[in-house]
Amino acid sequence: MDAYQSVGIRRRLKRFFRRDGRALIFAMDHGFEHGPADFEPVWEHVDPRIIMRKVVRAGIDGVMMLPGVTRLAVDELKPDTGLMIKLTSKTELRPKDEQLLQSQLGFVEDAIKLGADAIAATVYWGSPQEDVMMRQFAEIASYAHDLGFPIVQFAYPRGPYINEKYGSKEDYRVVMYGARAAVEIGADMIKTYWTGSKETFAKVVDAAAGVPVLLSGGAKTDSPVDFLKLVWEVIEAGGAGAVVGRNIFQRENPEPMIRALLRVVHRNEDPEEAAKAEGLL
Ligand SMILES: O=C(COP(=O)(O)O)[C@@H](O)[C@H](O)[C@H](O)COP(=O)(O)O
Repeated sequence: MDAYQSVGIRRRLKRFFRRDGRALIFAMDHGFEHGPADFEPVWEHVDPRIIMRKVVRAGIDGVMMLPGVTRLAVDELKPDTGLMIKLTSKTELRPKDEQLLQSQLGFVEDAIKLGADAIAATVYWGSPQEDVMMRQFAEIASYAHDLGFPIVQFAYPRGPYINEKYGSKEDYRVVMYGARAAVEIGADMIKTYWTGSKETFAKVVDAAAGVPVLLSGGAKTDSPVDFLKLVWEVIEAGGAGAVVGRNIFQRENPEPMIRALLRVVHRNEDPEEAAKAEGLL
């Protein structure tokens, strides 16, 4: 028989993933991690209630926030919207060389009190502070797992030696290494960078050995179709979906974009067809 905790982890993961094993998750930790200026393109979205209402209305599978913003926006969620609460971050106000550390900003108990379905934490693999983040992740994961909560790792390779050895943190060998490290430390879901091609992203998915790998959206693309094409490639590569912030909240009208993304993620629709169907082309 399964331990109770395993049942809880499985059940809570289903709040994000549909039967096809894929998910589209809205990310909104930018006010802390990048600063509120990220909302300037559509300033009303700085209010988490306003953007969350739109995102949920468009049919998003799950959302990711930090604890304080969750408190403000949680009433906008539907009962079946997956809620991921992230417990680590850093500001861009820190001295540059200390930005290679994500600090713990909340506790598993707080996330549970807020109604989380999953707990998330970042590890910058390759950072001089990797050791601190590994321990932090292990402690959060161990406690979350004990209580039946899945743990999501934002597995981001980042550090001076990576640049020296591979030239870029998006080199697939580095991203693949980070994803594998996330699996080996016990992550139940992984969010990571695009590697530049379907073929290389497929290797990242392989290295994760069945643990779902989701794209970390990245900066807003010039046209919606460009981003839909990127997510389409992630799905073709065996990725389990995407966690998207700026390509949603920096658009004047995020709802058609979300519906088009859902078509690509869950129906494998051609990106241009999906864009046309939602009036984006
Ligand atoms: O992980 C984050 C930041 O990563 P970064 O340091 O910008 O590479 C988060 O703030 C976001 O949740 C993540 O980037 C997803 O949002 P978008 O990239 O799609 O805006």
